[in-house]
Amino acid sequence: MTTPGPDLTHAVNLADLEALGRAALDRNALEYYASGANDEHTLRGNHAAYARARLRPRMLADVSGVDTATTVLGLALGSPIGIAPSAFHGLAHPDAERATARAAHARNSVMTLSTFSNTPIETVGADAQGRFWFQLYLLRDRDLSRQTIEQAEASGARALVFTVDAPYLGRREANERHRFALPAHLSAPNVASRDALAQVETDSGSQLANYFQHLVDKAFTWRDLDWLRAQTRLPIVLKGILTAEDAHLAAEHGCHVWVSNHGGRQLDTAISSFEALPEIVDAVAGRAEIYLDGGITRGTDVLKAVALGARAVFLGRAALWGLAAGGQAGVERTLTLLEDEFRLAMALCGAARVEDLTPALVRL
Ligand SMILES: Cc1cc2nc3c(=O)[nH]c(=O)nc-3n(C[C@H](O)[C@H](O)[C@H](O)COP(=O)(O)O)c2cc1C
Ligand SMILES: O=C(O)C(=O)c1ccccc1
Repeated sequence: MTTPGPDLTHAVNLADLEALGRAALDRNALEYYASGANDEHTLRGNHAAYARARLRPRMLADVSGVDTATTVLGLALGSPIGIAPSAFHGLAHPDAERATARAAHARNSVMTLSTFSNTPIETVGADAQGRFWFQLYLLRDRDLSRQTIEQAEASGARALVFTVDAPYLGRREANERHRFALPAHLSAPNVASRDALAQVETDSGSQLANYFQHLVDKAFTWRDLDWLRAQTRLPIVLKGILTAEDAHLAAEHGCHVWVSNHGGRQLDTAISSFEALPEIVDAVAGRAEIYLDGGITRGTDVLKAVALGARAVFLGRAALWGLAAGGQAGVERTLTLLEDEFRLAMALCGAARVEDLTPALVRL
């Protein structure tokens, strides 16, 4: 582990790291990271759901040794905490995705690399040393998507995470108001040249929303999953599932399920991911692994999600705040603090192993 700077060691929780991260960002980047769609009901709902759910801890369970280890798709993790895909880590830190990847590797975690990274896949793959999944936005240019999938495989990705909740970007109104734009020194090497980006209309609203709309495929359906299946031997995870109906379809199509509302950035007033989890666990009925993201900032959040059937949880903004606060060391600090909180929460719930976390621990 890299040695955290003085500010980072003074951060005793993820809220402290968030404050440090926010302070390091300009308005353009901060509004991009922090925003949710429209009135941000879902953004707040993701957090509120954890505060409402209460624990039913068990006593006298011998917690002299607590083991937080688990696996995702056969990959051993130090704890059930991974990093969700987010675009443009170069907005947070000059080391961009390389810092995040090195932190995931150093902490025995797993990073999900966004299609819209500022760093080429092969560079991130080398830094992550196998501790990465690749997140796919399917482009209208299917050939380019096919090449990207091949590159991800060749770079050591262990899964393909296909994001299904964003045929269009939700309206993050601060980004519209202040015309969010990717700074000139950053590019998105997996999707298009800077030239293509420059051609996208920027006179009105968020450059990002226009750019995204121009690139991604909006016509994809369940039937087209066979096409995706034929492109890769990697496990496929569908990210953005919020209902039992879609979870059932995902499992029928041989996919794993990532419960998410995109951090409240897509459909405002969509159900919180944590509230959606129980019906999804029922519908999947053990046929696939289930992951969850959205609003995770405390060890007890991790514990509740895992107790109710998530194999692992993933950090979106929390990882970005750490990255902005201190690059690789900042992301490591985020992961370490949360893992330590999770371990203590397990002990105080009378759970010595992750398998001991069961739904009986949670009163919804
Ligand atoms: C700044 C930002 C960029 C994101 N970019 C992507 C992306 O490129 N692909 C994707 O599937 N999800 C993306 N997401 C959604 C995250 O993967 C994740 O679902 C969400 O952030 C989880 O909520 P949290 O931020 O409360 O942890 C992004 C989220 C944020 C905050
Ligand atoms: O901002 C996002 O939530 C997101 O998913 C995204 C990714 C790439 C480009 C634009 C938006």
